[in-house]
Amino acid sequence: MMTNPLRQLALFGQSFWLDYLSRSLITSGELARLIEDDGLSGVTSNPTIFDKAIASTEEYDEEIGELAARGFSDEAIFEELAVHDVQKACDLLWLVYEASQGQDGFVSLELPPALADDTERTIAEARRLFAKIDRPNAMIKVPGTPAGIPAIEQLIADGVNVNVTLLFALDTYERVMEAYLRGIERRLAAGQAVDRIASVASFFVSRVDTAVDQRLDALLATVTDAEERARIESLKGKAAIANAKLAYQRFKRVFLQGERFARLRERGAQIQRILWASTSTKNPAYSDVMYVEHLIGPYTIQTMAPVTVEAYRDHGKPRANTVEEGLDEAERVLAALGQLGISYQEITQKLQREGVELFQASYESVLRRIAERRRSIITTSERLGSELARYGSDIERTIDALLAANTVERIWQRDASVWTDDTKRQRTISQRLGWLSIADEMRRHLQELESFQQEIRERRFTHLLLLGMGGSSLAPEVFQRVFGHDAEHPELQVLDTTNPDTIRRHRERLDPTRTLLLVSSKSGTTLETMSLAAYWFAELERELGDRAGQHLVVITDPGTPLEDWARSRQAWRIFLNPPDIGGRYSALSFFGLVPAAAIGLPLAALLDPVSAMAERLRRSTPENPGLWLGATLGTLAQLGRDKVTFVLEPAVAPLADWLEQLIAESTGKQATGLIPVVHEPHLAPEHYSNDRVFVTLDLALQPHTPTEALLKAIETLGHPVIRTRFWNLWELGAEMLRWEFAIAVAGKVLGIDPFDEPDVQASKDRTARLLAHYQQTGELVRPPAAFSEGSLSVGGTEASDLRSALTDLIGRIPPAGYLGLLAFIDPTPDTLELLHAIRQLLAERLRIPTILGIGPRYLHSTGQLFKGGPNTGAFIQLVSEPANDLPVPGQRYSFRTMFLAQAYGDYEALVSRGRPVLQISFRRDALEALEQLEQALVVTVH
Ligand SMILES: O=P(O)(O)OC[C@H]1O[C@](O)(CO)[C@@H](O)[C@@H]1O
Ligand SMILES: O=C[C@H](O)[C@H](O)COP(=O)(O)O
Repeated sequence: MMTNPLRQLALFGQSFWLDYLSRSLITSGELARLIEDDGLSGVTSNPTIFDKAIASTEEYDEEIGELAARGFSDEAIFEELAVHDVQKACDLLWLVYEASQGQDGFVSLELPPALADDTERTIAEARRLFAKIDRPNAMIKVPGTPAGIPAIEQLIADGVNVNVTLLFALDTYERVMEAYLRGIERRLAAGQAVDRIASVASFFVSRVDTAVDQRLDALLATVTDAEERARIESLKGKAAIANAKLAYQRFKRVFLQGERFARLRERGAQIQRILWASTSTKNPAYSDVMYVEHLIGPYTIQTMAPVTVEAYRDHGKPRANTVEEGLDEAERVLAALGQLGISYQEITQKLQREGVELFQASYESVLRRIAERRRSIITTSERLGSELARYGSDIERTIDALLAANTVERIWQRDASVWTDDTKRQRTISQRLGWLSIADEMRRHLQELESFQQEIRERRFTHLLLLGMGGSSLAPEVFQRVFGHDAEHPELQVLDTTNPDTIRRHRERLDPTRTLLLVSSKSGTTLETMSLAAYWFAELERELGDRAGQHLVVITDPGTPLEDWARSRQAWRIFLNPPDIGGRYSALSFFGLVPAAAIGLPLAALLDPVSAMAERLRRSTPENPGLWLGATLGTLAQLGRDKVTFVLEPAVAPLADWLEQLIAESTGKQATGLIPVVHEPHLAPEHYSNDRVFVTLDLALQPHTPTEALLKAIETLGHPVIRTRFWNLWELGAEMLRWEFAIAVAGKVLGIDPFDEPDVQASKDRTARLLAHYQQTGELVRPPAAFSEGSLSVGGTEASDLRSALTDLIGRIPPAGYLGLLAFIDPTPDTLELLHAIRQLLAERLRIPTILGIGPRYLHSTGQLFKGGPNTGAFIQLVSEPANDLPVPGQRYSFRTMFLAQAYGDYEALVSRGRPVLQISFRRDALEALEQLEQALVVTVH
């Protein structure tokens, strides 16, 4: 015999639904269990239910974080979460739906309550949500308000399953049934099927008692006559059930006895069942199962809150057809209330209005909850899992001091006194803070950039050749590498060298008729960029003649020589960047976004998380993710952990090149600074020195096990590890802004100006002198060589053989020092592989941090740090003489001469700063020379 009272309800024609839904109900298996064991055959939800669900579990956090990162609004996040749960519940109830041939097994989702007075939007939103849920056993809850009722008719006619909610009054219910019938009739008239259109009418029960009892209590307070009091008392807790029973009679008249529906039924129409909602007992003085008990009958549904489910399973006593018992009594109760002056119409109308308001309040509460979660998830994910070893309290002290000095507000107010007291320098710095609000500024250009993107697509370029150094090319290169090549758009190639071998290789690979040339330079004077621009434009002209300008795009500041150059060449597009942004802070300005548009990136997807980040960076609290990061890096550097070592998984590794410039060029000055260590081969965990802090970016949705394993070991050994969790790659732009802010803060902590690059000029000046001398005399002055050995010619040493020269140099590396391998070379896969092998050897054997710079590219990245930063570096400069040469149009020197002059200029600059530098020039083939060097190191470095 069946003993579960919940299951027995089905025997009496009643379906048992659950008035609750949450992610954990699904993931814990509880919903499946209710279906299996208790015969549950449907689910209803409402905004209050979701509010509770989201408040009570962390299970939504991952999805909230991911959606927020993708730029979803709070409303949109709510919709995604709710739709997801409804879909899963629909899937769990699918067998019930199928077994009942589409009569049962439904899951309801309520429309936003704010639509309750708007018929058109109710129709549009219900259609959209129904399509989005995309399950035949979903129902959309539409309130039975004056504006809702016409929408119901339309939605039924459209084939949307509707659960009519917030029904209290009998006459409203009549109109709802009429709307349903008309909807079905319209479908039939249009020759459409009706057998799978389902609808329920949700009659709210307990709330009627709550409202009526309140009135009765108010009356009791005024009545003294005992008999009259007894009469009033006897009506308490009666109105709701009476009302529901009378509703059932109306239901029967229309659906079970009415001729109109009988005709529709013959053509396949389903009965619009009546659903008892609000069936949990609100007054503890009443039985906790009373609303279920009295309302059992065929074609009804009981949707029960979890407490009522428990209670009814425990002590429910189902009997057949209780809904038809005591009908006279029901009439009498309602009449008696009228006689007492309690207006049925007024109460039911008020209940409906309050119902909408209550759900609206819950809806707003859900949104607030999501907003809070979003903020806290993102804030914590920006440092989730960070392990600061024993440095936590030092970092906190720094943060407190920064906050006490109103650092965050002052940065946003562009108050340059954050960094210096010198008023002249303050004026310069205040012209370097435009990056703070660049996302807003760029949004104003979104249309322009998107139509540029469209035109590029239409012109079917295969390549985008970007000429630009440092901050003018690193971010675009990161975008291309991280997001990959999209076949509909050109592939970006960056040319940031003066090496004629490299330039020639590009020239041979590219077809100028299918290539767009992009020249990027803030100053519009950078030697490499302007020389390359002259060369490439001449190549375009050779192939395209007058049309060459149509293949030229330029990004520069207003009024630069490059702007004039572009105009005189009738460039297709000239983007003039806001001038108050320095190169390494320009990733999210035209310098990053124009190439990003050209390679087909959806700019809004990149910018949306940036705006959300900007909002968090405005907070003057320890949770400010940029403040925290900058204070952490600055404090650790002061405590001897100044080697910022990036251990990044492959998907985000290209970002390191951009970070390297930002960090090195911004902070490496006045004999202090952060030393970025990027793309270093992984070492055995115990080989990392104690001057390191590690930084990683976890891609939350696809963890990279080898990187994770190394970091765990590093952490165990007590090194600080800064972790940031990325929900998806579209957070890249936001992360760039966070690092810019962090580095501005770190600059403050270290007491330097993070916006200038005073020592870059030192090598530029020396190179210019070497080139001027060359132009006058035809001779390029080389630093003297001490000796030659095999393929190598070595300078900068007193030694007379390679092993002693290397041993001397290594002996000059100061404690907590690092080694820079500065290679003026053509970076082919083969040369790079050997350079990495050499780097690995040095790092493993010397157990010190290593940096690899390719010249002249590094001059615009780490070059500042090598000359201006802490005097802890030792350098091996490798100079591979190019095999080829190319003329620089308009100059008396060639690219080869310029390339060598840059190498020599930087060598001289490093030496003049007292840095230990060994210069090794390759006399023959670069690979042969690198192999010789590697072998010498193998026997020298132990
Ligand atoms: O955009 P520009 O003016 O060509 O400068 C390129 C790069 O050169 C530097 O000014 C100095 O190396 C960098 O800061 C900058 O990113
Ligand atoms: O789906 C049904 C209703 O939203 C629900 O039953 C309301 O119940 P309450 O009156 O207990 O809030």
